[in-house]
Amino acid sequence: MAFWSSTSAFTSKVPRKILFMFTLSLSVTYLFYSLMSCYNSLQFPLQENHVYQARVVTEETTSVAFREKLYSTTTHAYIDEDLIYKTSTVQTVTGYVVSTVDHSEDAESKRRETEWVGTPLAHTEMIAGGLNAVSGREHQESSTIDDDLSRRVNCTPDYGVKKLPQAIIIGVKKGGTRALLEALRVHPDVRAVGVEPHFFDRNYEKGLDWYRDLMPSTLEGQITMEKTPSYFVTNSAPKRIHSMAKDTKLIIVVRNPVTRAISDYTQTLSKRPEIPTFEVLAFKNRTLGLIDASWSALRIGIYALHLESWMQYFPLSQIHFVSGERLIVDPGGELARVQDFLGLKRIVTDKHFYFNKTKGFPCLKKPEDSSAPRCLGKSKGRTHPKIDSDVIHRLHKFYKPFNMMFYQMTGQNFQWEQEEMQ
Ligand SMILES: Nc1ncnc2c1ncn2[C@@H]1O[C@H](COP(=O)(O)OS(=O)(=O)O)[C@@H](OP(=O)(O)O)[C@H]1O
Repeated sequence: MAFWSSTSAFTSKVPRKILFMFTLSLSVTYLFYSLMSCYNSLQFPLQENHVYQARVVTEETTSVAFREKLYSTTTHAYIDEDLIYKTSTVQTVTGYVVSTVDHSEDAESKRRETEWVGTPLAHTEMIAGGLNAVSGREHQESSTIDDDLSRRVNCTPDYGVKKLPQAIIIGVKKGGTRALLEALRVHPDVRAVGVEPHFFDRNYEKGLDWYRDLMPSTLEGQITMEKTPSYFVTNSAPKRIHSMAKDTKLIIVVRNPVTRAISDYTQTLSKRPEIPTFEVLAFKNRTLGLIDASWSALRIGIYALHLESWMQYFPLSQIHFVSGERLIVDPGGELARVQDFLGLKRIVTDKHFYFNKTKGFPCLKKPEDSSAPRCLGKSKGRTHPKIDSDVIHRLHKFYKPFNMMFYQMTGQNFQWEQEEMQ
């Protein structure tokens, strides 16, 4: 009673207008905090790719660690003078995923590698990242994490629908495929899965639903993409991709096969330092100058041979070739051609890149809402071991007829022979 009487005394003393204003301001404050808590999910997909919730996923990741750390709000990514992050666990970095997975290498490459630093991953990509971090883990598990995330991270589910990719970077391994994909992801109409799904070579039996589920959701007008460089040398891949969708656009990043082979070897060497030298592996019989073309590092570079199988299923107009060399010296130019091929507006231009002297490669400039420029990780742009010049020369000779055939098939001269003359 006392309460009611004091309340009515209070209301009678305070003008109604003030009471109304007070109630209104309380409601507005409440509304503001509700909206803030949904902020993560509301951002997507209104801004560029790099505004999604982010995770740092690396090789030490375990399912448990993934779950535990997924919701951490502490930033533990390190940045060195070169502005290149070094990471070691799964961490949440506001607005960015600091690494993605690259499974282009065979057994040893199941390890996770730090890729573009500060690269954003969409919701599904994080799931795939977490999933792939734990070898042998089935997709079922990723779905669990997915649901969990939807509940705990997003106030609303992911926007758009998951679609099978309309464009795939099918190769070549060590050509510059990661650099290309990450640059394309800057485009607001490109949504790509950060991990290499290896669907058409290793996971085909899992079915198209599994594959589609790995993809990020897209809105109308957005293109879904993925990259798995080993598709290019997988015999069954052309037929399989064709049977998924015969209008799939294919992108192949090619690089001088000799440098590509050395890059491939350098990657293996970094994981297995005990392997024989490049010179030993390159020859069946060095005295006779007999090249071992069955060595995968060399076989991958016989582009004409592999391209032939693709051309049995896809017209050339559906295949776009990117020069790995030009992608480094003129990323804007190469990106312009790729965007044209994909039917996209030329949004990713020179303005998005700067040359990082320490890295020795172009890096993506920092987006407006971040403090981090984005260079690829340490596994991209490794220092190659010095290879005997006569071996290099012998390899150039070996590749020359195949390169000529490749230029003829594609109608483009990639000028790898010029490099030999320099
Ligand atoms: N911007 C930028 N930053 C770093 N590295 C760049 C870039 N553009 C192209 N490259 C070259 O990409 C090579 C790795 O190729 P991939 O990404 O196709 O490798 S992988 O197949 O996915 O492992 C990598 O090969 P290596 O130099 O031999 O490490 C680079 O030369």
